Amino acid sequence: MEDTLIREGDNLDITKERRNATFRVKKLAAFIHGGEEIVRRRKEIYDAVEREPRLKNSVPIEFLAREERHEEQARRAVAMTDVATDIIDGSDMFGEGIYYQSLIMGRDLHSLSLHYSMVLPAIQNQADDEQLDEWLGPIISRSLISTYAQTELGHGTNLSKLETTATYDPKTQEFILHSPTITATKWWPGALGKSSNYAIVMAQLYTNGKWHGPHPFFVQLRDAETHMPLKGVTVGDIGPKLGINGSDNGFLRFNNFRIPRKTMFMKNAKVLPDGTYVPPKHAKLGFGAMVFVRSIMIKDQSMQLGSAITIAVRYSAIRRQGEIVPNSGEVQILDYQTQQLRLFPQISRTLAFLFAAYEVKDLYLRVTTQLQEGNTELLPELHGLSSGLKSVVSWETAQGIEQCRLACGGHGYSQASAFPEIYSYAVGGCTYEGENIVMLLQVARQAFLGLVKIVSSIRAGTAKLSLLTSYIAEKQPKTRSKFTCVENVSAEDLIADFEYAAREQIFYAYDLLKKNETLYSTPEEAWNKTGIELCKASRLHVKAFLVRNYFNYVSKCNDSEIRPILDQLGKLYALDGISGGGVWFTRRGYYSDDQMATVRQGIYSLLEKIRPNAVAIVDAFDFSDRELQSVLGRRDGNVYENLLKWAQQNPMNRSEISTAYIKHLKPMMTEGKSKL
Ligand SMILES: CCCCCCCC/C=C\CCC/C=C/C(=O)SCCNC(=O)CCNC(=O)[C@H](O)C(C)(C)COP(=O)(O)OP(=O)(O)OC[C@H]1O[C@@H](n2cnc3c(N)ncnc32)[C@H](O)[C@@H]1OP(=O)(O)O
Ligand SMILES: Cc1cc2nc3c(=O)[nH]c(=O)nc-3n(C[C@H](O)[C@H](O)[C@H](O)COP(=O)(O)OP(=O)(O)OC[C@H]3O[C@@H](n4cnc5c(N)ncnc54)[C@H](O)[C@@H]3O)c2cc1C
Repeated sequence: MEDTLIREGDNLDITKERRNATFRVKKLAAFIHGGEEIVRRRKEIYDAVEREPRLKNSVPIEFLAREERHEEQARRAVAMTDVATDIIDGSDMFGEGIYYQSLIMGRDLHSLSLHYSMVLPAIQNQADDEQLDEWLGPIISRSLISTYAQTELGHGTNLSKLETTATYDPKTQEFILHSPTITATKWWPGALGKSSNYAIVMAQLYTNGKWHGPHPFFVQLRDAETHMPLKGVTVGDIGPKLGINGSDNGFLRFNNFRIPRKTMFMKNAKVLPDGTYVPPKHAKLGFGAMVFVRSIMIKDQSMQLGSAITIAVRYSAIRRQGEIVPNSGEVQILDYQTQQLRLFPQISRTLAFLFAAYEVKDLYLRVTTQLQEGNTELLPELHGLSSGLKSVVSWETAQGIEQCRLACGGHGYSQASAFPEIYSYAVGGCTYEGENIVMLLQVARQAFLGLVKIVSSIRAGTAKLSLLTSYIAEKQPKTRSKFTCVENVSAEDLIADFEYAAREQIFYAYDLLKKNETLYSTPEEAWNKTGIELCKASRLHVKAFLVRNYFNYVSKCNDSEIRPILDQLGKLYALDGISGGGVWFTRRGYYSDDQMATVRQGIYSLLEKIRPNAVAIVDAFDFSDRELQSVLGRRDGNVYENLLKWAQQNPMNRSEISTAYIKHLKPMMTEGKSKL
């Protein structure tokens, strides 16, 4: 990161904002990203990407039609991976990998997305030694392209009802892959339509007449030379989507397609040559690739919200509209209190999500090490943390991006703002890797909380709780919240408030479930009738985690220049949650009406405090113009002249007269004239 982001020729308003900041951006950037060394590496990676001619992004992606976009993204993906080893440390998918990719690919998926984000980790963690030897080389050398084909037309969430079958034939030592119905067609896998010639296929395993549930297989789909689909395989692209249109998400059908026995991943479950099935140590080890993406996507989502808020804050600093005091000149829209309330909580959220991403990364790495030693103890905790964070973070990220867009008025609606690309990319995260509601129900069902199981054991005094769940066993305070005013409130008090709300809802949902179990004939029906309250419990639990984790992370900062900023943002995050959470905090009079009014006053005072530093804070996220790809969010703040330039490079403006005019409008007008 440069010493200063101020340069000659910059917009005067944005320069003034930077000059008036009370802290050095470099310091905050170092804290946010985990140290000066990481910020220095980011700069090194950025410079290397900028220097590399093959990584030049000359075509503005938003002007391209679908097929052109797919082709351009394939070009970039190949160039990106051609030079990757010279630029990044490939072992760090959570950090350098995400950053490097975002510099080149923007907000899109591409022909190699699934190859790296799901197939590579699945092979590393689920293939036996022999398979690893055979598959890892071609994956890394890119002599094959692969994807992860699990979801079907008829089933995405409910994996136990996938219809694709893999039936073992001991005579030939092969599996027969088959799609027995239309709804068995694989549907959605990224890069399946046209790019991949291999896929991890999830299919129901049958051996010696017995069913063993869904298992992963590594299957060749297309000829290595001609790239034509193999006999028995039907494959294609599913068509344009809300976003990620660089990716050829595809469909796939099998017609009694035979594959060798050793194409089934055999590190965990095994099928022996005679068809004997050897079960895995943990039934869900085969779902590891999903857990990996759920874990890495938290950082990706926080960076999407971070981009959106950087764009919105910078634009709000240069946009002047209306007067606060009559006849004293138009103000920067960032001066409106309402604008600040729309925007500043998104800054806090970005940080809360990013710090949570660091935590889930640590847990993922610990679990991976344990699994290598055959220990599955922490797997449920990781499943719960990654599922819960995935749901809350992707939902609030999507809502936050949309707020940022709306806060930029008309220009926010233009593709020049980048909001449509950011939103349509990020919101996919609410659905892929497990629909959000379903994932919240997983948190409630088992997950790292095992909420429902825990409640009964807590009441029995036998609960074995992890660090993440221990607060649930604490007694609810009889008094009200300790909150008196924003100046005096401590991190511990705010954490206690969120834990109160979560605990209250967890016990409430539990009691309701128990009551429903007496009203309905099966536990499953009772569970369904409690679904809304269970999801609320999971959400509050995750929010309590986010608040606790934010303050824990920030407690490592002793720098008097930036600590006050981090504290203000943390308090804003918590108070905005309390104010918006209303009923969860006022139950049993925990927060009184007066306290709630003081919370709102506290928010207003925080907005005022954050206002002078807002531009510098988003500068500390360290996004380059290359990453933001937004005319509104330019570092230099020179928005208007560049909006005009952007519109002028629009291919529709290449000629003065459009074909639409020639083919349709002109004949209509000519006919109109003849009727006069
Ligand atoms: C390089 C940088 C890139 C950065 C960008 C990153 C993002 C971009 C990357 C990729 C793009 C996106 C690609 C998208 C891919 C996909 O979407 S792949 C398809 C994903 N599909 C799903 O997620 C399906 C969701 N469904 C499920 O996970 C499961 O079916 C289920 C909902 C969990 C239910 O499963 P099931 O019915 O089998 O299980 P239950 O009976 O409910 O539970 C049984 C017990 O098992 C526990 N469980 C479930 N899952 C797991 C798990 N994964 N790990 C550990 N334990 C698990 C569950 O809690 C139950 O436990 P209990 O019995 O003790 O209660
Ligand atoms: C951008 C994108 C990329 C994708 N990439 C891939 C990929 O690479 N590979 C792949 O295999 N798949 C991929 N998918 C598919 C994705 O994983 C599924 O769409 C997702 O898991 C949701 O499943 P579904 O579509 O069957 O939704 P459904 O399960 O049909 O959900 C529809 C609604 O039903 C509700 N619902 C479903 N079950 C329950 C329940 N038990 N309790 C309460 N409510 C329930 C959901 O909450 C939701 O509101 C991708 C999807 C998208 C959008």
